[in-house]
Amino acid sequence: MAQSKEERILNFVLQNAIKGDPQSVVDTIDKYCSQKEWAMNVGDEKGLILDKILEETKPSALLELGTYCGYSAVRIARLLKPSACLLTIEFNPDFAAIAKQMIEFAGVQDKVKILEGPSETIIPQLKKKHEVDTLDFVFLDHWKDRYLPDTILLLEHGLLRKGSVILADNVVCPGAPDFIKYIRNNNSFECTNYPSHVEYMKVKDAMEKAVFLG
Ligand SMILES: O=C(NCCCCCn1ccc2cnccc21)c1cc(-c2ccc(F)cc2)cc(O)c1O
Ligand SMILES: [Mg+2]
Repeated sequence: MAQSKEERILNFVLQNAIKGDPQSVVDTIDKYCSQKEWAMNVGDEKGLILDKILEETKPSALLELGTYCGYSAVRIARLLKPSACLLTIEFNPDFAAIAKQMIEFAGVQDKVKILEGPSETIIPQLKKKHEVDTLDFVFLDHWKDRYLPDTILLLEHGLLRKGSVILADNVVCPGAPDFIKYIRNNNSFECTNYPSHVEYMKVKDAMEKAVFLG
């Protein structure tokens, strides 16, 4: 069977990165995807914005929507304190299998749990099935038309608390206009826009941070 792009990315990491070194895994994926095959990782430029917001927030309970190959899960986990936990939801079983291997190679498997399935099914299960109380940090990087409905699901299920941070990738390209309109007009959120570019491209993009005010 011909290899998928995601398998080629994983194999490049297994052959070129340092096992147990999450920074080298992040750098190796960026090298492959900027020089050989583009892929929808948050990337190095937006990754630095993600890093800064994580360092300011110091979260313990995190949720990521859109695992893909595990780039942002490794990038996030490398900055977390030992007791912190990142739950990451992936819809595509093939991508989830790649991400599992990526996360284990990076040595961050003790801080990351991959949940396979659609966010609209898994979010309502987080409290009872996955022992979540409230979330300190949510990274939105899945279907762009699910950013708004899933934010509303998080609110409805009491998963956000005063100070919870939502960070959304791609609010310019591909864009999430309904999410942006809602979140910027909702007085329960304090929003900040971070202009950037689409990963590994010169095309304009941005991330949006929304702090829940309770
Ligand atoms: O589409 C993107 N991501 C989403 C991929 C599918 C997620 C599916 N999924 C995962 C978990 C999950 C849970 N529930 C339901 C569905 C779920 C994306 C695209 C671009 C992009 C593409 C072309 C271009 F020309 C410029 C930019 C750049 C990005 O950074 C992106 O993130
Ligand atoms: Mg993205």
